[in-house]
This record gives sequence, structure tokens and C-alpha cells, in this order.
Amino acid sequence: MPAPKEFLDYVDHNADAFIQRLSDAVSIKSVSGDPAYREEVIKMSNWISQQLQAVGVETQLADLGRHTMDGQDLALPPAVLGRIGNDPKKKTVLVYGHFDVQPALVSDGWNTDPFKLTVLPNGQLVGRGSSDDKGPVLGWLNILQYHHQNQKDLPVNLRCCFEGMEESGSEGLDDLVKKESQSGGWFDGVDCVCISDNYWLNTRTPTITYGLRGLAYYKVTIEGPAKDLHSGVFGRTVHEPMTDLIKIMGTLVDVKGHILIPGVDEMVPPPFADEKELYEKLDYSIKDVEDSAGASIALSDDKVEVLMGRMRQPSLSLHGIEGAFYGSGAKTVIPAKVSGKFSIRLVPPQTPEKVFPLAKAHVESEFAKLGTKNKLHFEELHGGLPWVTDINHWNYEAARTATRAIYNQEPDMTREGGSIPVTLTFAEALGVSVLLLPMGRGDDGAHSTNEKLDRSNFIQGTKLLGTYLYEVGAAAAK
Ligand SMILES: NCC(=O)N[C@@H](Cc1c[nH]cn1)C(=O)O
Ligand SMILES: [Zn+2]
Ligand SMILES: [Zn+2]
Repeated sequence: MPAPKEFLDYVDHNADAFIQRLSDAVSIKSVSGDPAYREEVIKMSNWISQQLQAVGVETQLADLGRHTMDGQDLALPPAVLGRIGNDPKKKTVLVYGHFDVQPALVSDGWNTDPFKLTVLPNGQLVGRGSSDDKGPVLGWLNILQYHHQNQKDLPVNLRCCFEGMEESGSEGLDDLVKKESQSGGWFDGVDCVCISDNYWLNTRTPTITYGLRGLAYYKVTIEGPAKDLHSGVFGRTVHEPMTDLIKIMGTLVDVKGHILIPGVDEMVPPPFADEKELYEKLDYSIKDVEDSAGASIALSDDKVEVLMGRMRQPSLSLHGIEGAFYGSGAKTVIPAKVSGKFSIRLVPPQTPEKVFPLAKAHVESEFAKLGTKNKLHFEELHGGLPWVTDINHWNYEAARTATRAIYNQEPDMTREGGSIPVTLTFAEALGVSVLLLPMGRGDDGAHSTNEKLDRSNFIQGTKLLGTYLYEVGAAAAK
């Protein structure tokens, strides 16, 4: 059942209003990883709930309790649950997205205010969260608006789960999903899940995604002196925490991306026969990765090697050092306490539980080799499981048909290098197919400076998500 032409035309005619709504969403600074913005994330929960109610969706703000961040006790932003339709003849689709964003400061290198959506002459909608993940969440709202305003029934029963902590480990969400998946819960009766929270591989080929890497995020703290010291007075006189930390951080990964923590890379099985052909088939080139990175810095000239490094191998990235001197000028300080942050993207059969003891043992043994008198503390900040699923399911067939209808192209079938911790929880708690159907392009700059969503991806992406619902509706009739 193709989507009605009237729906597709409605999306075109209302594009400017949809972009205005995206601008309103971007202006709410819903940064989940910084306690200073917690009220803004909660404001965003309320805003999403009101927007859903305005298009006929029954909602509930689900309390996720409290947590500690940077030593502060904070309320978790409520997740927004929504439901519309209860027709036993229709399939029930659960859509998930997140309305929190990564931090963004003009001083990071943005050309415009990150929380003011800027429409560039080339059609790019620039702002934090435009692509990850406010644009896609608003795509679902756009679809609902058409049906509500025109008094049209949706082709499926729809359930929504939108959260405000995805960028910070989805705290509290797993328990909520498990509870609501039980009989009588908000997700009872769900037949499939669709998540729009990732990106095409390139800038030209629509994508359907059937796997995600997991994540284990670590913090290594080294402290010694009771306070910051003068390097002229204490240099070559005391053990320096930063010197110890840099040594340890330097033992984690090599410059070609090999993980040096014993046992981590070794956990991953070699490619199965013909697996490389899956990657060979994808519309991707070294130019794509270098264009989206903004520099000629690919680890290899071999497309398959690069793709496998992102999709089916783990990676370890060094993120930053808390407590280090980072300002301008030349402060001659010996920092008293520094914390190095690094994370490992995981692939099956790796899990945060299996990798934690390896990482801890490695860091402790490297620290012991230094013979330093400073103190070490190693902790996991958060973790998420990897996920891979079967693409021969009607849920994926519906997405493929919808992609052909909107883009007149065969989609790239990908595994994503990023992580969405709740995906596996949906799959296991509900026992149904989970699908990732991205809206944005590979060069959107999610998590980076000058994040954007192309106007055409927002508008065609809205049509794609709507058409997918119609195709799932058609699957119910088969
Ligand atoms: N679009 C999904 C995404 O960006 N997920 C984050 C999840 C995360 C976990 N900890 C911090 N962020 C990702 O980095 O993959
Ligand atoms: Zn996201
Ligand atoms: Zn993200």
C-alpha cells in the first residue's frame, strides 16, 4: 500500500512550517551530559509531549528517577511515551528517538550559534540536534500532523518512546522498556520497532541499518599532590599525575586503530566466508570518509577494510582529559588530579561486562610498571550492548519498498559504527524485529561542529518514514 499522494504533497507544502518547528526544538538546549542544562532537557520532554498531544497522541511523561552526574544528584528527564490507534486488524509500530543532544559551544568551532537553527542558501539546516536526533523525531510528528489535520486514520497503531538521556547512556530506560513491554504496558502488542537515529553511509544513497556497535566508556583518574603545583618549584621533584596518565593512555591503542588491551580485539571472530562481499557492494569510497571527516586521513586506501573497521570491528578512542590545563597562554602548572576518558565501541560477542575486567587489568598493570607514588582509580561511566539482526523480515521489506518509492534507489544495507543502547533491549523485551531507518547524510557532522540536516533529507525523510508506516500497514493485510 503506497502512501497517499495527498500525504506526500502535504509534506512538500508544509516544509517551511516543519522547519520552523525544528528551529523551535533546536533552540531548547537539551544537553544531557552537562548538569547545567538539565532543566532544558526536562523542558524538552514537556515540549515533545505537548507537540504529540496537539496531533492527537495520548502521552505520558515517564519518571525515570534520579542519578548522580559530576557529583550532583539530579532528576532524570522523563521519557515521553505516546500511543494512538488500537485497531486489532492493524500492525502496531513502536518508534523510538531521542531529544537530548551532545554539548555545543561556538568556541568549539561553530560558524553560527549551535542552538539557533540556521538555514543556509544550499538548503542545509545547521544546528545542534538537527540530524541527531531532533530532525528524525520531528519527522514522526510531521506524519502525525498530516493525519490529525486531515482526519485520516494512520495505517498502523503507533506507539512512541522518546528519551532525553541517549547521549549519556540512556539511564533508566531499559527498566522502563522492560516494564512497558509487559502485558497491559504501553508497548504491549507491539509488532515491530523503527528507530531513526543514524545516518546514510554517504551523501547520495539512502540506507537501512541492521546492526549497531555497543559501547563501554571508561575514566582513568590519577592523583598525587594535594593541590596544583608550580612546575618550576616541583618539576623533576615529584611524580606528576599527567605524565603517568599520558603514559597509560598511550598503551591503549596504536595509530592504526589496533586495540592494545590484551584480549579485546581477539574476542571478535574473523569474517565468515563471503562476508567481505557485503561491504564491497556498499556505495562507499575512501573519498566519502575523507569528505565527511574534512581531511585525507583514512586509515587505509581499501574501502572494505575501512568499512569493516567501522561496522564489524571494535574501536578504541581517546576522548579527553579532565583536570588538565587546556586554556590559552602558557600556565606552568602541574595538575594535581587528571582523569583520562576513553571508550571502546563493541561488536558481538563483546559486552561491557566481558571487556571491563580486561581494560581494568591492563590499566592497572601498566600503572604498576610506572613505579609511581601517585594513586589510580579506574571506572566505567556507562555501557551499552552491540546489536545485529536479520534483514529478511517484513519490517525490513517494508523499509526497502518505502525507500524505493521515495528515492527510486536501492538502499545500502549497513551496520552502524555508533551505539543506541536501548536497541537490544527493545529486541529482547518485545521479541520483535527492530529496524534503523536513518534520515540524515553521512556528512551531517553529528556530535561535531556545524551539525546539519539537509532540507531535502528532512522533507524526503519525513515522506520515507510515513511511507514505511504505510508499507507496514500493507504487511498486516498479507
Ligand atoms: N545517534 C546515536 C548516538 O549518537 N549514540 C551515542 C550514544 C552515546 C553513548 N554515550 C555517549 N553517547 C553514540 O555515541 O554512539
Ligand atoms: Zn542519536
Ligand atoms: Zn548522538
